[in-house]
Amino acid sequence: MTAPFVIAVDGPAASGKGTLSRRLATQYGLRHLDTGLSYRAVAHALIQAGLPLDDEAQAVEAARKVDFAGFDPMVLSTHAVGEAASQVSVHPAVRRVLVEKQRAFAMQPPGAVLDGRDIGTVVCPNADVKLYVTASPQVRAGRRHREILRLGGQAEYEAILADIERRDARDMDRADSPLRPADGAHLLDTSQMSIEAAFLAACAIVDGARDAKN
Ligand SMILES: Nc1ncnc2c1ncn2[C@@H]1O[C@H](COP(=O)(O)OP(=O)(O)OP(=O)(O)O)[C@@H](O)[C@H]1O
Ligand SMILES: Nc1ccn([C@@H]2O[C@H](COP(=O)(O)O)[C@@H](O)[C@H]2O)c(=O)n1
Repeated sequence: MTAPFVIAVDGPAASGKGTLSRRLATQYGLRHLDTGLSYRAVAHALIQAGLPLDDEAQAVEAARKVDFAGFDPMVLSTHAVGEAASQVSVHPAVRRVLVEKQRAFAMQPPGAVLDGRDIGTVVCPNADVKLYVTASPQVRAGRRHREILRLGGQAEYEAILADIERRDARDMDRADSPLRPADGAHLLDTSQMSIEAAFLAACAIVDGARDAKN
């Protein structure tokens, strides 16, 4: 049996890793997992139950119940849930439970594209391809701002920028599994790149890795 082909995509908030990962999964016939939704699901469960986000024991219980097939992106994709997820994700015991589930997902044939903050460093350190997708905070805030307006919402660019900078700091400075490029990761700074250009650059990297594996 052929070993699963795994693509690990990491990067800060609103860097475009989800957009890129979905396209890569379609292009290469792989499954896709947005691991941020796992942390969002735990945060959402605590909020719904009226529990504090620093209740590690309850967060672990919620993490055990996480079912990737049952995510509702509309409920989980709000700004408030994202902020809460970054607070919940600092708990090492929560991470252990979710990482185990994410790893099992990645290892099912024919493989998968996983995006998040610790995919290349912790979840799948032996991934066939590791990408670190980034862009300046100002560019990311501009993209997120336009996205919210496009979907009919309201938001201030300055507030989004402040949120992105706060989230970057929390994700990069936490003790357990901080966000950083994994060893061997290819850096994709998309500040000056269109979605299509980023996709083509990533495909060139993946094609090289597939040729080397076959
Ligand atoms: N290279 C690009 N050029 C312009 N816009 C982009 C680019 N990549 C992504 N976008 C847009 O930026 C926004 C954020 O992208 P996306 O949701 O993929 O980021 P993300 O890193 O997955 O975010 P999060 O961490 O919040 O899950 C989306 O509106 C997307 O369409
Ligand atoms: N592998 C991951 C994925 C996400 N997180 C945390 O969840 C927050 C929300 O993630 P989004 O990608 O949906 O924005 C994020 O800020 C991280 O704190 C994580 O720790 N590890």
